[in-house]
Amino acid sequence: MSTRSELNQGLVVGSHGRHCVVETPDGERRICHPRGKKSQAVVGDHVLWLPALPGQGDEGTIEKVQTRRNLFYRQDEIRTKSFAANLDQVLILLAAEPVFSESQLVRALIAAEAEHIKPIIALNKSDLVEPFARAWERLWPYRHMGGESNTEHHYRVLPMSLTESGSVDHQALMPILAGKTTLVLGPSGVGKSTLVNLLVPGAYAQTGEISQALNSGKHTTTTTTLYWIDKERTTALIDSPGFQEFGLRHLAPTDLARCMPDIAAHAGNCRFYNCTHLHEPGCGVRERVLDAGEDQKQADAISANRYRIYGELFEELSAPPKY
Ligand SMILES: Nc1nc2c(ncn2[C@@H]2O[C@H](COP(=O)(O)OP(=O)(O)OP(=O)(O)O)[C@@H](O)[C@H]2O)c(=O)[nH]1
Ligand SMILES: [Zn+2]
Repeated sequence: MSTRSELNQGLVVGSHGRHCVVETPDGERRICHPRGKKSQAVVGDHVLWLPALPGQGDEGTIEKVQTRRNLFYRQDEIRTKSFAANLDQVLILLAAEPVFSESQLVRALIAAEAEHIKPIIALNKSDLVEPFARAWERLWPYRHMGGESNTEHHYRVLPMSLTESGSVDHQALMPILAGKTTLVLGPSGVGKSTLVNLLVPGAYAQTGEISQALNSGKHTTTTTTLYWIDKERTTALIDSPGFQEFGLRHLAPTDLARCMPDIAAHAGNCRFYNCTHLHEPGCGVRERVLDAGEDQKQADAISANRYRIYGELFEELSAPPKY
């Protein structure tokens, strides 16, 4: 038994509003509260925590959040929402239906790039043949970005049909996920729960008890949870709600180009070192932007849609805050 004065190591595996679920190195999970603003932890954080004083229940306190390798978050006009910390990769799950927003996809990719977290894209519901074909086409620039050969591609884009060919998808995903911590992101209805259940059978039942304890009597808070895929606890999947309203307020407009690999590839060819790629003469980026009417299937060029979204984001991040 540890005494009150002993700081324990732990990994945050659940976040329910301000409460956290902390897992000890031997796999035991317990609810902890942050001691103050500074010890506000997110899923994936390594923390030092203290157990409750004898007779004061079994909820602990988080005393210190260890230095993070990265923090994946979004920020809008009003608030910052941290998804998770210390990630190896983000799996962005999209589907043939509902039709995805390319702007939301770009935002999620930029947020990941900004924190040096590797993004992977998966397009689900390949059994819905026609809408899938359309969505797969829309992803052409993402499937080919960085070069013509498979080994040069900047992003990995995986087709799946989680309800129809789950075991095939499972096999395709495991080597990509093994030994890593992956955050799964996706808009509602794409099959995120189906994916989590496929990789972590009984995932939702497993956490039911602790979530119920946290949410009983209170309004239900949105939760983020880390699941171990393997018994050895080396491969983790983090399920987090919220893909909408993906604000990038924490970035400067001039950060955008380096977080968009197809634009970054040409930014070195601009006449001005501080070129915004919006209107300057001698801009190496604008030279490579495809017209909307042109064939968009050119791996070393910049698609009309991506450049339009770049411009919209640049404007959004340049506007003074409204609040
Ligand atoms: N046709 C088809 N439907 C699928 C596939 N994968 C999931 N679905 C269906 O899509 C719907 C949404 O799946 P969920 O796994 O609940 O999706 P989710 O992303 O967790 O959705 P939310 O709970 O709204 O966040 C369900 O009706 C699934 O059966 C697929 O590969 N093909
Ligand atoms: Zn330029």
